[in-house]
Amino acid sequence: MTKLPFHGDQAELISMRDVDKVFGNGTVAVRDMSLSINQGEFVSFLGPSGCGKSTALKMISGLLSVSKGSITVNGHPAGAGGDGDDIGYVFQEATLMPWANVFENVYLPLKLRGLKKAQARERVENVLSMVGLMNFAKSYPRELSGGMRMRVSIARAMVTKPKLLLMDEPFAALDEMTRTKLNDEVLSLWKTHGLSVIFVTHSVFESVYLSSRVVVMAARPGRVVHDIPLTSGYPRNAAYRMSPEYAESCKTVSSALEGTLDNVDLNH
Ligand SMILES: Nc1ncnc2c1ncn2[C@@H]1O[C@H](COP(=O)(O)OP(=O)(O)OP(=O)(O)O)[C@@H](O)[C@H]1O
Repeated sequence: MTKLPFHGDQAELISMRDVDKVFGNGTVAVRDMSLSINQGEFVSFLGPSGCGKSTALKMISGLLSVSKGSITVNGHPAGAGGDGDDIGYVFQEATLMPWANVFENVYLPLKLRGLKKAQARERVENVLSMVGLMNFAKSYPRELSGGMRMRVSIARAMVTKPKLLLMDEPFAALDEMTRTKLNDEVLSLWKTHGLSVIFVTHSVFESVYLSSRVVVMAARPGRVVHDIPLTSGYPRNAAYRMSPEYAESCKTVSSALEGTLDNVDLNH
């Protein structure tokens, strides 16, 4: 298997220092989170429900403020970097506008930045072909499968040419085969566009397949309990899924995750 660099020698992209997030109702969603992520890394946030994965992602994007500590992205305080084009966000639901066709949905971020349709056309068409949907530009979300809708959502996140892609359980609602295929497509985007990715997931298998590093979190309060580098090279493919090193990494990450399940409140 070819070893691609893990970009570990590259510059720091995200720095979280002693971050807490306490919501108005007193819930400590994240406590004392410190993390440094370099450009080009593919990092998964893995952990049980309620451990603060989404909250951490939202704070990194600037959608939520921190209660304590600091986060910088590319040297700027989170949410204050440039005009926001540097970050693409993909949610668990595709969150498409049902009344607009695929082209219009993907065009939206550029429209919000004041680009006329004619100016944006080439960029929209490029990202649509990148996710294999060039022939569906005029289709409406209701006419697409779940996997295709998620591809539209990824295209919409990529249309601003972000450097950092934040993905919050994007494939949790999809069937296994579609998920596997989209995993490969995300890896291909990551590699081709030199992205950095933070990928939130509940799945050990998905995190080990995709990531160069798995950050394991525990709940109540949400916190980082393990930071596991995965040294298997890329490309990752069906052969990797069958390999002893994949099985070994799944075992390591699984036992790290199991440790977080002690004292879990099952009513959560
Ligand atoms: N707006 C909010 N107000 C109050 N509490 C919140 C809010 N958002 C999240 N929480 C709480 O903060 C904690 C962390 O939530 P978060 O959604 O970040 O967890 P998660 O690990 O992403 O969970 P899941 O895997 O279920 O999506 C949970 O206890 C949740 O109920």
